[in-house]
Amino acid sequence: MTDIRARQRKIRNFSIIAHIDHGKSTLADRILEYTGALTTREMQEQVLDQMDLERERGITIKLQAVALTYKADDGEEYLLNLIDTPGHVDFTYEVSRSLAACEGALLVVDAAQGIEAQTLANVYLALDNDLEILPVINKIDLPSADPERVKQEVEDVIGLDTSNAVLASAKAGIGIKEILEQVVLSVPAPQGDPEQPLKALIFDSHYDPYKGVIVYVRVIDGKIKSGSKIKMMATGKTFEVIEVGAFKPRMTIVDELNVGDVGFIVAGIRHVGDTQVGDTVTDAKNPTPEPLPGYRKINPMVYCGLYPIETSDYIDLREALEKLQLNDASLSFEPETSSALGFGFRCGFLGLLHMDVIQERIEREFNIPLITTAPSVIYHVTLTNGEVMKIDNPSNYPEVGRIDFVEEPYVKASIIVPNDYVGTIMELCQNKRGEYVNMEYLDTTRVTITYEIPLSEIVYDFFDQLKSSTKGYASLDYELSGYRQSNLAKMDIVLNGEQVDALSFIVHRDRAYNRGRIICEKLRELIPRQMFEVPIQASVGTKVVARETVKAMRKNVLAKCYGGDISRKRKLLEKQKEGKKRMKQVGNVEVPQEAFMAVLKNDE
Ligand SMILES: Nc1nc2c(ncn2[C@@H]2O[C@H](COP(=O)(O)OP(=O)(O)OP(=O)(O)O)[C@@H](O)[C@H]2O)c(=O)[nH]1
Repeated sequence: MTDIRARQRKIRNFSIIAHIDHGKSTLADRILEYTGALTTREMQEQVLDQMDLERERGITIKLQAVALTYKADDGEEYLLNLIDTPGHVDFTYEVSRSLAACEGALLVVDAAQGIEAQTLANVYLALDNDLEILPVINKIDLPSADPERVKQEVEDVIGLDTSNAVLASAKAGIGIKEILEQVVLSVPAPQGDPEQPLKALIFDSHYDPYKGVIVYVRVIDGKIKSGSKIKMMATGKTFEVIEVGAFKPRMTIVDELNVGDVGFIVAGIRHVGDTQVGDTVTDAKNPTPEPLPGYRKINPMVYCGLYPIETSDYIDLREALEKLQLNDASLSFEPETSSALGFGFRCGFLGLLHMDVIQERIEREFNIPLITTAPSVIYHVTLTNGEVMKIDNPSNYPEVGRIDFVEEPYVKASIIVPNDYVGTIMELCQNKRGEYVNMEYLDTTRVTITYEIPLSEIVYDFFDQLKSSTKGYASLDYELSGYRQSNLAKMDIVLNGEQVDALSFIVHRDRAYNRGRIICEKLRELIPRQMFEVPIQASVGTKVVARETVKAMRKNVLAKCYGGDISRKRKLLEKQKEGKKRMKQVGNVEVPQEAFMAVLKNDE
């Protein structure tokens, strides 16, 4: 026991939190390199971001853990468990998951940009979890860096003492040793009791086709080893442990996991539903009396329909979604049918980026070409008979005569921006039906502006507009603030006399006319000419608010080849086929994927 206690005193569990692009992944790489977890040659760029897609987009989505050994200046060897966190606003939930497994967090702030919206959001999460926060001012190598100003900002705005803040450059490898020394000195060792019954927090899991569900845990009390009988407290399921291991950074089998350890368990778990992230693992024979508090259940914010372009891909699409869900509990899906698109799935996501990532993974990893419909939020529709319907698909919107009132979700959006852009931001928020809450000065040059805005407006193109109207200087964070009554209506689109359910969307009545006009114009541009004229109409109820026409095609593409050159003909046909991949036959009109997203582009 004394060995275990001595070992426990030398464990440090920490995360890195930062606003997107402030250098979190680069710093993690440097730390891995410095502690020799990977040699430079072995080291792929940014190992913690394992998925290709993450690497391409340069963002972190899935959290990962890594166990490092570090010999500190005091001559002792420490075990540092670094748990990675995602940086994008869509994934705040996953940040809080990883933080619950830690005692400390490095707060990385860009020395040129200073505090941004997610810096604050992440600090609040870390404080909620009682973590020791160590500020790191990164990118001091940049000519525009002003570390002293940023330190002052961290003191003034967050109230953290920055006298020990490390000035670092993850890129140039400056300050890495100082950071590790700070972790050893300031992050508390895990507190648990090795003699108590096993109590471990599940902070993530993934599915392995051979081993079943692999559960990532942080041991709070007791220990776990192969042969142990364990029980998942929320589901009541019991299993026999086959293997336990650590992330070094490759998954490596170890004899046992003790208090404070971060590692994984293999226990022949076949069903992902048997292990919930946030659940407590305990000893089946000698269970702990109280489970850990766990996590707040996350609900998707944005829904869209995913339809295979080839009807025969439907079963494969379901399997792909099931597999993705194993690693991503925040993804939800259920079958739906559309008269325009056939059989598909209604899927729920944390936000637009999450939606994009899932869609791309299905197309890339599972090779299933998709049509996605425009994202929608959940509307609460109270009927005249008092019944409340939750509508995540505009095509299920009840008839106007049955509706008493409709409510839509609002978010509290905090935008950090240089003073010069205050007017621009206010105009943008007002355009998006936002209601001003307040404005606070961060320092003499920047402000935080808070607005209540309908989530549906944020989901559309708010973020892009925010970035483009402020030359990229604005940063945004938001959280759901509740439902409010709104004057909303369903807009239907009729193509060639046929209503296309997958193109319907919910709109504020004051904007119906404008939106209808814009979407009809967009559709006219996007829908290719057919052999016949295609009228496009937008209507609210029985009232047509806008109309356009796609003119009939004049000549066959092949006519250009004069019947002669076969290879050229084939090339042309192939080109057409390429284009067709993303087309869906709706009635007798070919509609491209972009048309289903046209509603997102509303440059009013
Ligand atoms: N000049 C300079 N650039 C840096 C430094 N650290 C990181 N960068 C660059 O900043 C960009 C963002 O760095 P990342 O490490 O990917 O940022 P991140 O915070 O992990 O971003 P997410 O993973 O999306 O949350 C990259 O282009 C890095 O090369 C630094 O110390 N100096």
